[in-house]
Amino acid sequence: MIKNEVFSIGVMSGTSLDGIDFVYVKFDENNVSNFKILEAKTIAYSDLWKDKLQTAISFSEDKLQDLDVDYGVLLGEKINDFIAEFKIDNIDFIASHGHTVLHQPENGITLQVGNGQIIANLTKQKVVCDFRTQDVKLGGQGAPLVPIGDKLLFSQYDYCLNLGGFANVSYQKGEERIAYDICPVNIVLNKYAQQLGFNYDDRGKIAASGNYLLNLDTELRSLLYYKEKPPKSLGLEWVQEEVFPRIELVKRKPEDVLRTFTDHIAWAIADVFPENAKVLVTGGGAFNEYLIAQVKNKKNVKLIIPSKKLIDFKEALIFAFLGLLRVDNQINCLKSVTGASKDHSSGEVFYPKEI
Ligand SMILES: Nc1ncnc2c1ncn2[C@@H]1O[C@H](COP(=O)(O)OP(=O)(O)OP(=O)(O)O)[C@@H](O)[C@H]1O
Ligand SMILES: CC(=O)N[C@H]1[C@@H]2OC[C@@H](O2)[C@@H](O)[C@@H]1O[C@H](C)C(=O)O
Repeated sequence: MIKNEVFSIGVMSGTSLDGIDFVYVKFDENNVSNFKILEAKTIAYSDLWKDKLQTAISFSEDKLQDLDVDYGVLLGEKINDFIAEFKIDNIDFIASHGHTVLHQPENGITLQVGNGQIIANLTKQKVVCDFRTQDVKLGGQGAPLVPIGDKLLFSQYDYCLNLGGFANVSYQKGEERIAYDICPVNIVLNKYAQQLGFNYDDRGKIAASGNYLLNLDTELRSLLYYKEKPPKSLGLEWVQEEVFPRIELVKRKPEDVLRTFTDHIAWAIADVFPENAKVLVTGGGAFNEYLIAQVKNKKNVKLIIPSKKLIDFKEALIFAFLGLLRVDNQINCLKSVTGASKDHSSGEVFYPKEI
């Protein structure tokens, strides 16, 4: 059989705005789970860009169009820097998620800025982008898109657990992929770590030093969200309305909140898995040793913490893979997780034009 290698650059900008993730990856088209991340890098945002992307939600239509162009130029230039730094000379296509500035699927709106034509012109490469719009047009949520990557690239695991701002999980139930948000994670932990002067609770050390507050945990466990059936998802608004007020009800020491909320997260996560499940854990929360130990205490599960590269770059890798599926006209959006009217192949393809 002829080995069919495909080389792609995946580009992702997540909600936390810590930077743009770039991966250079090789796929074997005869066996896509046989992939290799060849290079990876995160480029931090300047304060100016962070501010622009954070405030874009209130921009006029004209200003959003300008942002789409300017951010496309930024991505194009940074991709060229990435290519030069690692001397990359074999690229079949670039897959760029862009940055989500508007997401109201119930109103038929989702907008990821970072103009694909501009990226194609600047890099002189084929570019796949705009992965979410078609799904929203088909009545879906336009998210999550990662689960098909979990299914096809990481099928050796029973579950894929991501511990970012929120914990989310995806797994196979018969023919269907199931995916949903479990509970808030770093969106809450970071707030209380920051009250103590830290960006985050490194390895969960502060939590480990705090006291467990039974009343608070009991109150949190009674949140109605935990009783809802998937598909379901969480957002910052929900945390602001339902979680922070419960925590703030009585003045508590940040380290006790960290201890209690970390134990709470462990309870919510452990509840998802059957005994002995093989779980791939990614996202920054995979570095929270206290949290990981608490999950293991509560349930006998095999939590597999992969390399730092995979923890940090799994999403960029999967967007490169979504690009590969799009280029091959294969399904890359699953109705079972987004709620769209059908499975479909999503993403716009741009070719370089002379400018
Ligand atoms: N050493 C560590 N110990 C504990 N927590 C950590 C550590 N390193 C990173 N984190 C946590 O992980 C967070 C970053 O994770 P990640 O990049 O997955 O989040 P994200 O991009 O906001 O996620 P998403 O957009 O998927 O919700 C940090 O804000 C921090 O809370
Ligand atoms: C609209 C949008 O950009 N959603 C992101 C966001 O960041 C995390 C969560 O909310 C997830 O739903 C999604 O990204 C991941 C990569 C996804 O689509 O699977």
